[in-house]
Amino acid sequence: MAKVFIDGEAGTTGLQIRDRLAARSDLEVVSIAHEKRKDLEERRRLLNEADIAILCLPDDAARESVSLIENERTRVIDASTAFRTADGWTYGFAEMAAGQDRAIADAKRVSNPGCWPQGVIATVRPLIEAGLLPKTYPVTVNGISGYSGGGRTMIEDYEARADAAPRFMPYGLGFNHKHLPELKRYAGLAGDPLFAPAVGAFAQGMLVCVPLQLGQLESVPSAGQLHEAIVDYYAAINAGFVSVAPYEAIEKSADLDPQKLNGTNEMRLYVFGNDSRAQALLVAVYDNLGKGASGAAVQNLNLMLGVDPATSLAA
Ligand SMILES: NC(=O)C1=CN([C@@H]2O[C@H](COP(=O)(O)OP(=O)(O)OC[C@H]3O[C@@H](n4cnc5c(N)ncnc54)[C@H](OP(=O)(O)O)[C@@H]3O)[C@@H](O)[C@H]2O)C=CC1
Ligand SMILES: CC(=O)N[C@@H](CCC(=O)OP(=O)(O)O)C(=O)O
Repeated sequence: MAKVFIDGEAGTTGLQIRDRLAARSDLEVVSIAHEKRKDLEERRRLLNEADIAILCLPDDAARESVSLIENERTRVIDASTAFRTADGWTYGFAEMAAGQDRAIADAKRVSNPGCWPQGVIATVRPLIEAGLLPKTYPVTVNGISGYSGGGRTMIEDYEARADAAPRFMPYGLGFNHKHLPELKRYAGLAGDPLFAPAVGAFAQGMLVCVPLQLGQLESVPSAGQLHEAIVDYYAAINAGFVSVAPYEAIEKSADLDPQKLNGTNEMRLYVFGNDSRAQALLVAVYDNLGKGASGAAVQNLNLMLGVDPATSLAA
């Protein structure tokens, strides 16, 4: 039976992975004693005992864990930013492209995607591949994430301030967010997007928006064409947990609740548009702790173990 060790199991992402694996009888979750969670030798021992280690740690600690693995057998899923564009690592967004699920299944080192990049990659990459958006298009990204996206420290901060916490708080205003390299690479963009995230006074869930000024393009697609290209993209590959809502011309936004898919591993994509203005908006809704982190990690674990993600992934 496969042994799985979650390094950082007491943190936000680690705890959620533990919960998702609690009912599984096809694998053994090996736990570290709480007081030893930062003990190097104990982590070394458990990392080398594991068939698959899931790292739910800050970047530096994740790098340290990888350096502690001294055998050829232990495979790794890393939830941090440390290896997302590193050589020898497979990007753990199974629905990103045809064959990505198989690449993850065969990989020794899998880097779980960042929560924000996934929504951008899921909407923009199909349009670039269809030739409807050039690689050079100056993509801007905005949206809102629940405060659990900031891990234990941000959760404690928001919960201590309760009603006094700001409802909507833009951040990353130096425009140098740690997600930019993976976002650019896997969305297929030539330049860095302008990424303006915000955090809200709710714990969990997110909504990622990419507004498009289609009138700037040499050949102006309709919003319906954008929608069709995204639908076709996911119809042609294993769409897994990504689905596309029917096209909504102008103004219908009732489903756009960042918390709507909480507790699931689903990602729902939307296209809105006004062709007379040559404007469109791409939106992705998902759980930052689900598809954005722990759900994706369990999906990748299942792929690596050869378990059908659709039948074994607890919500
Ligand atoms: N929260 C989210 O929505 C997402 C997070 N991620 C990424 O996942 C990783 C974990 O994030 P998250 O769960 O939110 O963070 P948390 O801060 O909630 O948890 C991190 C855990 O790691 C432990 N830890 C810190 N340093 C060490 C160390 N040197 N050795 C062993 N354990 C250590 C912490 O212990 P202690 O608290 O005692 O210091 C804590 O239990 C991060 O890299 C984050 O960027 C990825 C996608 C989404
Ligand atoms: C609200 C908030 O602070 N969110 C975090 C993203 C959390 C996340 O999932 O990013 P990683 O996958 O790279 O850890 C941030 O913007 O840095």
